[in-house]
Amino acid sequence: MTSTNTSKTKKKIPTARELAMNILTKVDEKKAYSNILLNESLNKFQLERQEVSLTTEIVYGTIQRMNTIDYFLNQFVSKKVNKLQPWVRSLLRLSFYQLYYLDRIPDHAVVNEAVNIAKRKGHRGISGMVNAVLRNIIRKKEQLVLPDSSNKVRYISLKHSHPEWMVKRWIQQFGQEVAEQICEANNGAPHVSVRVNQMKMDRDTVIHEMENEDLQVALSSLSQDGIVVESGGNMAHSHWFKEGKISIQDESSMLVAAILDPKPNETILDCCAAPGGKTTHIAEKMRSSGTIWANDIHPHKQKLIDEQSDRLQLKNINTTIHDALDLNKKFEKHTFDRVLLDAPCSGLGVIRRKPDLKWVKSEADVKEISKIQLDILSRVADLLKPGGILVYSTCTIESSENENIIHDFLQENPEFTIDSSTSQLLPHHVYDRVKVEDGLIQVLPQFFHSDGFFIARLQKKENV
Ligand SMILES: C[S@@+](CC[C@H](N)C(=O)[O-])C[C@H]1O[C@@H](n2cnc3c(N)ncnc32)[C@H](O)[C@@H]1O
Repeated sequence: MTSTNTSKTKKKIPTARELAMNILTKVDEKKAYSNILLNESLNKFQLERQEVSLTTEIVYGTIQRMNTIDYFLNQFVSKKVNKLQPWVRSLLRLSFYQLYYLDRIPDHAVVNEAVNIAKRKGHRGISGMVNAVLRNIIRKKEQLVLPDSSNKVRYISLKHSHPEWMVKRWIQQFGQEVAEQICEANNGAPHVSVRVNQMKMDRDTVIHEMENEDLQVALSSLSQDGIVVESGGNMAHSHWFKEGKISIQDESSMLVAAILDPKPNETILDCCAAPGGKTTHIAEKMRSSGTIWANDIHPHKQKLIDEQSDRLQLKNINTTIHDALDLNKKFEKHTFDRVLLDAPCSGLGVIRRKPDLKWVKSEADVKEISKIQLDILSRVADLLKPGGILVYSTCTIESSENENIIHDFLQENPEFTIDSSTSQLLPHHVYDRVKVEDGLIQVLPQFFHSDGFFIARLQKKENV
């Protein structure tokens, strides 16, 4: 009885490549997010550590290089890649990724595993086709070339695997050289960085403790609260995290609380706050004094903010659930010293962490979200006291969601100006490396290997 059960359970556990194929197929068919599917699948199947890292590498790598992989695959399959059955397409893509981009996996292992999966899932014809295509790729992979650079958009798009519409927009905004640097940086491995809760422990002491436990760490150049963890495992499982001494946060994101620059005992409104990364940073900077109203539109996200606040033992955060467009009704008779609008956005600054965004987002999404951003900004601006500070931030590098929003807003709201002290709030040694134009801050992903971010600090005139 026991052995039957065990063998039944064993049968159900997929191999790393099979799991990767299932995840990639769902991402492809349902436009689902790979990080969520990957976490769910890894929790469900409890694979060995090596298999976990292989699955993760194959899923992210294949998504990251998707259109380059398809460009090459189309030279080997008789049907176009997008005409294949979704699972066959995923299997060929992930096999190509291993053959072309990974050195450490022997070619024969890639082919054998793919053919076995195809046999289990399909009929003889499909496994034969997979076998023939992959063997042909192995024979010819050294001769594969990208199209020449006469068409810059297509060239960058295929060299660094980004959709053409994105490359085109970034060339228009930043010029060709910088656009290519952005695309290249988006394919780099994301940094792990943590923020020290300086209410509990100073940064040097945390660094010292981490080094004593054999972690490789470095001071963040972007934030006085930040540490870059170069190696040392999952920080969410560390004792520093459990004891509320650190939070996991990208370095660029840490800049937002620094630019808001909250003072003790102030009243702050964080309009789009979940999961609470910036709210809790602001609360730490205020040494848990004053009051922060942390709002989000989604009821299920309220507990995420509460959990972080409890873990960090912060006492000054109140959570609310409203559409930010309706916050004027909730706070009818109330104004704030500072308002943060960390706006919902296309997220195109965090492609390194979420490569699916390249294939899921469209130009229409960018256009649509920018309307919402301007509406929310115009509405919540009324909740600021005269003389107060309003910070608008996004994790995108799209000008239509960033500087264009600010320029449109300032035209409609002449009682606001860009605060001239913005650049003084940046750490001095990064001033040259962060793009500050007309007082607006833009961090591109290649500057510090952190997320692409935009931050504007506006001030409401005193006598309005
Ligand atoms: C960029 S995320 C905020 C990240 C957060 N500030 C942090 O640092 O952890 C944007 C948030 O806005 C919320 N949101 C989207 N539309 C909203 C709206 N109309 N009103 C309020 N919140 C909204 C989303 O649920 C999401 O949690």
